[in-house]
Amino acid sequence: LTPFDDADSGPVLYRPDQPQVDGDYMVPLKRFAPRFVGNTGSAAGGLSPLGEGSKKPPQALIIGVKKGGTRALLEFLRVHPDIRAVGAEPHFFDRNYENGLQWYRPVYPVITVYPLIP
Ligand SMILES: Nc1ncnc2c1ncn2[C@@H]1O[C@H](COP(=O)(O)OS(=O)(=O)O)[C@@H](OP(=O)(O)O)[C@H]1O
Repeated sequence: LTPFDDADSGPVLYRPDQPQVDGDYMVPLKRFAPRFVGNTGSAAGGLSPLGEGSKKPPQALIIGVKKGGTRALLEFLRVHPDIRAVGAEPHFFDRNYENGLQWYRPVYPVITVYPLIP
């Protein structure tokens, strides 16, 4: 297990009829074009014809100093269709670490997997 494996709770289900509060942003699922983003390897996070998604611990973190351009890097990465990113910077490790994963989990971006139509 890596420090970001969230094995104790498993994936957090997300339903498109419930808007996601993602940092300072409300992010409706339809913002993203449906496409194949890879098998997440779990039943709850796998293919779903209902368009459900799941929240996963981050696979990458952006670390930077103030005014170092981290926001620009995040926005550039967000353009990629296979990347899901948080809206506002969560500042988990420097400001909210004491709040634990209970605080961090709802901040995870929603991962949605759609079948690839041949
Ligand atoms: N490519 C590139 N080249 C030069 N400068 C750049 C670049 N990308 C972002 N920026 C400037 O970085 C500043 C924002 O940094 P951060 O995203 O780290 O912001 S913050 O510290 O979290 O507020 C912010 O500077 P200011 O405009 O002076 O505030 C951005 O203009």
